[in-house]
Amino acid sequence: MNAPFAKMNGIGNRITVLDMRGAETRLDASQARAIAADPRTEFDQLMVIEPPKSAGTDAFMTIFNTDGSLSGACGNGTRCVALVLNRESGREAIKLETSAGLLDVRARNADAITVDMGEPRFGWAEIPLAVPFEDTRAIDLSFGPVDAPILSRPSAANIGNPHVIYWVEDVEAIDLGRIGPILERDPMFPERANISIAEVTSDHSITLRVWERGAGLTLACGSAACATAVSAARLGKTGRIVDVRLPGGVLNIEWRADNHILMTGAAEFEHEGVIALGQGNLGDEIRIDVAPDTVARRA
Ligand SMILES: N[C@@H](CCC[C@H](N)C(=O)O)C(=O)O
Repeated sequence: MNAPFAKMNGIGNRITVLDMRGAETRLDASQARAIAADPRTEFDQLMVIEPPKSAGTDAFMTIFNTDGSLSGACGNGTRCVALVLNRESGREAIKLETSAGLLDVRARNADAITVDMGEPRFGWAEIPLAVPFEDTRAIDLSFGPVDAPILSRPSAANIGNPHVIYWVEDVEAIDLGRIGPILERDPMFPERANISIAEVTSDHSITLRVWERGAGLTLACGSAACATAVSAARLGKTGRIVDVRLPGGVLNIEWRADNHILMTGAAEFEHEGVIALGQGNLGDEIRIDVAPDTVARRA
């Protein structure tokens, strides 16, 4: 079967959107890894659009990481999917669903797409953590020498996926590429975790770098920006509206009084094409064709 794809990015987070609403089979992890391995469709997250499951929604999204693992949330990818569906229907309001829940999106234009990321969860078992912590604003998990840790006492939150945020003086001083993969797989995180380092620069701005579970260092992570913003507000480090500066760009995060998190940022098309998926489950049965007239759409 042939499935249309759009290679996109959400402030630099590499997103491939694959439209499988017309498919009779579902994508599996080995096929996702094969799509990730091709430079024309490489991604940090693959957002598979599937037919709606719940009444009133436009589509269901299955989210794959580069390594073929699944996630319940991807803020940047959700903006990309919303932009695809907005172009298709002309509607600003799009309602999406993932394994973690419902997401209301308002796609005003490609530079200002707002996703209601839902309500954060802070209970240790909801994140999940391996051992009980009454207060997940600062958990007991250090990295480095016991008497002089490089990182310590992170916050933890779940935004449909698990996040841990270490508060630092200077995000550039930490070798996240070395430390991230170790912390991602720390026994404290039974489902692994997305690892962030955050530098609070004012009561309304944070600089953030993220090691993503299943994908590695990325230029941006929307759910990490949300987890960081709510954790900073819980600790009194910032107010409830912040700009989160990531290597790929800025996301505005608002933690509303009703406990919902709004994330606003851009999404961009790069090129589009078709992926031919074989009948079997082997990744090598995939064929990719890029439509030349869609290349460099950003220009
Ligand atoms: N880049 C995403 C988050 C991706 C999911 C993550 N790697 C996980 O496994 O939870 C975002 O923009 O939120």
